[in-house]
Amino acid sequence: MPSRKFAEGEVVRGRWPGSSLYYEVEILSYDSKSQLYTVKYKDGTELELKESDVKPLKSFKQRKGGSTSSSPSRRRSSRSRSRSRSPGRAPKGSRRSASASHQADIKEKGARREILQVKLTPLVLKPFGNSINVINGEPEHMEKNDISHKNKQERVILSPESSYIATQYSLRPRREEVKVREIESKEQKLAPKVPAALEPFQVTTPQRKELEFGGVPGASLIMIGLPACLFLLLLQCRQKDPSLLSLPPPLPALGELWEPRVCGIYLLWFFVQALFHLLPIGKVVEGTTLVDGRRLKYRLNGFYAFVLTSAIVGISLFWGIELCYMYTHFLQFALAATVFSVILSVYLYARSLKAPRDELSPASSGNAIYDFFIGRELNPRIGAFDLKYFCELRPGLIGWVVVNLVMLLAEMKVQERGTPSLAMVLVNSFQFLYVMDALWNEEALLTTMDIIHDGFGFMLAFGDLVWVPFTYSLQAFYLVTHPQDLSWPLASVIIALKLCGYVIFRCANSQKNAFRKNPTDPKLAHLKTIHTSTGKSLLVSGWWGFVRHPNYLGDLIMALAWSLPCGFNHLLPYFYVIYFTALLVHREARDEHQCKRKYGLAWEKYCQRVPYRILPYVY
Ligand SMILES: NC(=O)C1=CN([C@@H]2O[C@H](COP(=O)(O)OP(=O)(O)OC[C@H]3O[C@@H](n4cnc5c(N)ncnc54)[C@H](OP(=O)(O)O)[C@@H]3O)[C@@H](O)[C@H]2O)C=CC1
Ligand SMILES: CC(C)CCC[C@@H](C)[C@H]1CC=C2C3=C(CC[C@@]21C)[C@@]1(C)CC[C@H](O)C(C)(C)[C@@H]1CC3
Repeated sequence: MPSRKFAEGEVVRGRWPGSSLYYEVEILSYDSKSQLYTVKYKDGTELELKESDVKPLKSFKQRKGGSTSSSPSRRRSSRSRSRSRSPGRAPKGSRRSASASHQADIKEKGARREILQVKLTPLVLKPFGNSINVINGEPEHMEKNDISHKNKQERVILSPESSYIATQYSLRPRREEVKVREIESKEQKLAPKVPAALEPFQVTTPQRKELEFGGVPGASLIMIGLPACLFLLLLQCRQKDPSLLSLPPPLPALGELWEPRVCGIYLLWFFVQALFHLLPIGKVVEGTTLVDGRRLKYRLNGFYAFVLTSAIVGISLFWGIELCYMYTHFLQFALAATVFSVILSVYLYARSLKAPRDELSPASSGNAIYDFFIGRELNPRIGAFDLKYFCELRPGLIGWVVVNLVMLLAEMKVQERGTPSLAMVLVNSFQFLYVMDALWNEEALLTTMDIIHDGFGFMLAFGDLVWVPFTYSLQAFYLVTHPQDLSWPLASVIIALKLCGYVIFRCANSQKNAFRKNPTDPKLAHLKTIHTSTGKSLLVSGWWGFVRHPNYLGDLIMALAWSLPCGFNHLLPYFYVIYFTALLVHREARDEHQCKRKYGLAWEKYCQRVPYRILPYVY
């Protein structure tokens, strides 16, 4: 039998069950049979912990600026309520124990949440509900302590989503905002006071989580449908008559599609981009606050990676390397990238099974298929290398520009032209501008839904590594074999449309980012806002007073401008506009749903003031 590591009376750090937070505890006793330590937290809470959940004090570095309090309930005053994890002070004499972390490891069938069987007799956890309601200041139903629950085991589920949102948004109000808050508080209904003993718990009653993307059937369909759709589009695009009504040619045999050399080039591309990302150049910034209070660091060097990639492409051209090889083997490249994204998704899912609960995505569900699709782990990292962040901007987005360039060269070769067509130049320049904008404003990615909400699974792995470079470049691919004679007047109208879309997209995104960075920025002083009880405000004038998603409107206008140079003979080059409209309408609904939960009444007020979502008077 292994010997015990800690002695009675020793002061150590004990993990709070179901979380990755450690608090100062005193060892009370050790049960050699169950190999559990009974420990006492500073606020009097007694729990039973496994040895692996107990660490010597010296193994902890004090976090810079973090709480030094060793009791979760004491931290309450200095940190947001939602971050505390201890049950708080119990009435004197009421002994509490818990089958703590070994119970927390039990995985409920089909449920991703770790279930914590807590024998916390005086606590009534059920009515507490979702913490978001509490921070919203909305009226909420709350029962009082139910004495009849005494001595019964309460089965509680720590909802990662509730704690995630609460942590993200329970910011302390700025001084300037306090005034506004006082005025607004008259309008807001007061939330009933939560009994002190319940306050630190962020728990919800077991509830069925609504799944996005049509749940398991929807996710399964998307996972089969997207690769099928990709190959259909690419095959159709090479047809002389790419009409959607005509049948696509049969898919070449697998032996023809699977090209080891192409796979090698693809892997080389991916790892060279990874290497560029690892270079110690570029600013390091912190992402949004995570459930456990941490803020991950990200190196912003996408633009440098692009410059280095351009240098490599330039040298390759100079040496006469045949870049058109990619055009002639486009399907093979698409297959290599697809296989790679599937392998990556399997790896991501497998590693997520070992990830601590706090590191799971609030979008994940506990269902293996759904989680494989949406991603189980929020920020999978190998050391400091953030896989999701890297894939979102680098191999796919920079790859898209390279694919477009290859198509431009292929057009000149196939159509025996000395210069590329005007249509091809427009498509290339428009999309180049879009990618440059993304890399230049790289930091803005850190607040997107993909980074803070969705996990890293098949959806983003395939989306980033395959969907973006191989379908977003469809217009350029189409133009190689379907030449368009674009007149200058029409080209001018298209350029004006693109610029108009870009101005809306960039100004809307920049306005929101600037406001989120510094709500008291004097440059934004003219804008009207609605205060929300999370401490954050919502813009209700300027771009965000025009429609609720002006950035999506700008993006959609740009999408149309990317397709127009391809003429009006076929629908195929308009695939991007159609797909993107569907994606953004769905994305808008997802975001709306999350905002309603975050901001409650304030969001409803915003919707009243700004009734249209994307397109004024239409949608
Ligand atoms: N090309 C492509 O394939 C894709 C492009 N995109 C583009 O990416 C960009 C980012 O999109 P996305 O991450 O979906 O979302 P947004 O940039 O639109 O961000 C939505 C968030 O903004 C905040 N917000 C909403 N309304 C207001 C307001 N009135 N005042 C202040 N803050 C507000 C809320 O977050 P909070 O309050 O928490 O700050 C909300 O959750 C967009 O420009 C989009 O077009 C997106 C998907 C695919
Ligand atoms: C089709 C699937 C079901 C979903 C796949 C979606 C992905 C292709 C997109 C999800 C969000 C994206 C973003 C961009 C590219 C497409 C994906 C990955 C983005 C990097 C494009 C450039 C923009 O400026 C941006 C704001 C940085 C975008 C962020 C979101």
